[in-house]
Amino acid sequence: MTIVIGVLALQGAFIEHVRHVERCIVENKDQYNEKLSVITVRDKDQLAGCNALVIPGGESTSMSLIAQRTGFYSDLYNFVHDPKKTIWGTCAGLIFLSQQLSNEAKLVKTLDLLKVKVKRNAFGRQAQSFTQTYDFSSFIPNCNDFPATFIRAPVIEKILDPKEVQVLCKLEEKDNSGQGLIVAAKQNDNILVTSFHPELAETDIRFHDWFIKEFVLKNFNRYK
Ligand SMILES: NC(=O)CC[C@H](N)C(=O)O
Repeated sequence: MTIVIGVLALQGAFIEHVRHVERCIVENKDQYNEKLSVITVRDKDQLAGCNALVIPGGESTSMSLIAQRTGFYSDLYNFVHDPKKTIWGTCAGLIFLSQQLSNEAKLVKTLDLLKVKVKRNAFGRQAQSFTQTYDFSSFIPNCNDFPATFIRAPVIEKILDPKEVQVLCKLEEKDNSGQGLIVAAKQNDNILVTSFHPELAETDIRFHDWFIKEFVLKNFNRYK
């Protein structure tokens, strides 16, 4: 049995995720007990074969519109709401998964899954994009120097259900209400979201490897 990780390929930075997962499969296969593969996903037949789905960065407005116009939205909706499936949204993917948006909300019909309120473009325009090294060792063992790239990134402004959603990373920068900016979180044990782009850390596959071990493989074995 092969566990299939799909990367939603309607729009955006999907190929970088595919390459990172491919590298994990080649370089770390001895550490995974199950066989893994990765595919791009554009329609419901491809989605039906997946155990996990990565929703990449890009433009959440376009992603949502394409999903609706192609009739794929309801298949995506059902997939992400199935607790047997593992989900990871990066940047636009985080926006597309969220229940509430505090700005430009009318432009995106979200998948209404993640129990948070999100602010789009929270760091400003494209020109304010940046890469910075962060210490993620509180949730990824020994990962204290990960290069995280933020491109017109959203932040989580509010956790709507603290029983289900756990903050993984809060920046020191504060928002208007004096709270640290939340840029990574998980909901239950099968949904991960990040404001930033671990797939753009060129040769660094630690984040993807952790996603596979902590989320994809554990969730698969939970329902086996
Ligand atoms: N890099 C990204 O995914 C940017 C997200 C984009 N600002 C949006 O609102 O969808």
